[in-house]
Amino acid sequence: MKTTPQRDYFPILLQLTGHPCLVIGGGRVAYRKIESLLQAGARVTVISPQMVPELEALAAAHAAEAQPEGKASLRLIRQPYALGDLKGYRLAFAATGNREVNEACRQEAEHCGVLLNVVDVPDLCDFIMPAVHQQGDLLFMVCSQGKSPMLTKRLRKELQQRYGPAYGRVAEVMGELRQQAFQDLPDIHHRREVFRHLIEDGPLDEALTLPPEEARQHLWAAYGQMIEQL
Ligand SMILES: C[C@@]1(CC(=O)O)c2cc3[nH]c(cc4nc(cc5[nH]c(cc(n2)[C@H]1CCC(=O)O)[C@@](C)(CC(=O)O)[C@@H]5CCC(=O)O)C(CC(=O)O)=C4CCC(=O)O)c(CCC(=O)O)c3CC(=O)O
Ligand SMILES: NC(=O)C1=CN([C@@H]2O[C@H](COP(=O)(O)OP(=O)(O)OC[C@H]3O[C@@H](n4cnc5c(N)ncnc54)[C@H](O)[C@@H]3O)[C@@H](O)[C@H]2O)C=CC1
Repeated sequence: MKTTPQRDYFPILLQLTGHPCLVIGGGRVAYRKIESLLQAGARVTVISPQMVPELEALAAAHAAEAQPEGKASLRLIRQPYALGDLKGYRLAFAATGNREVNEACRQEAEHCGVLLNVVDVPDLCDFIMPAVHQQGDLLFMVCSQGKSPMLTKRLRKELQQRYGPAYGRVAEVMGELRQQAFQDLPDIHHRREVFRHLIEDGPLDEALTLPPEEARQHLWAAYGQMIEQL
């Protein structure tokens, strides 16, 4: 029986806007990684002799738009991986399913210090991918540290059911209120008290049941009352 070694991964969120990232392979699995890299604003290069049609379409759509400096972009290179390809990238994915390519990428990543994910081969990975549910600025991420990607997927779906668009909206309002509070309340203890009240004592729960505009008004009103009392 194959077992995944016990590991304790370090969870982080990477800022990739404008950074060059590489995907080796142009199949369905590569496509999923490319989509999420572009969403994070990365400048993506794909190296692969063949590309799936949806990837071709994505590249055509990107080429049609003007790409300002520092924004997400997509470039396709129709060649097999060759030694030297990883140089200059911040992050790389190997998604060919080819063992020799996987191992060659691992060796090169070691050599040039690029962080590498070899899809489905945790032993060759510097980092692994969580399942993600995004709702506005809220990110819910699930990972089983390699033990069970299917369990991870199921839990991601449960989070999707449980945390719908109302959560994304309240997160947005909370962000606005927090900026306001930086101006209104220089003392961090006061800010903590205000947000503890908003989040723990009812206003948040109430807002989650209201239509978007009313939810916003409700939270702003509760905030207003709270700072008057301080
Ligand atoms: C370690 C890791 C490394 C990495 O790839 O980053 C890894 C490893 C492996 N996956 C395998 C298989 C499958 N992976 C999925 C799905 C996902 N796998 C993802 C991540 C990860 N997969 C990392 C750990 C995540 C964690 O800790 O939980 C997700 C979350 C994110 C993503 O892929 O972007 C995405 C769900 C996204 C979503 O839906 O939200 C499915 C289900 C499906 O496709 O429906 C299957 C088929 C069922 C099965 O085999 O269990 C195999 C065996 C390959 C073989 O047999 O050849 C290995 C290798 C091994 O276990 O040794
Ligand atoms: N996590 C998941 O849900 C799944 C993971 N996989 C894994 O991901 C791998 C890729 O899956 P798919 O995208 O479905 O496979 P695929 O066979 O459709 O795509 C492989 C891609 O790699 C390219 N390629 C082949 N040799 C190359 C080389 N030397 N250099 C650069 N590119 C090369 C091919 O042109 C093709 O675009 C599978 O082999 C498997 O290990 C597969 C299915 C599901």
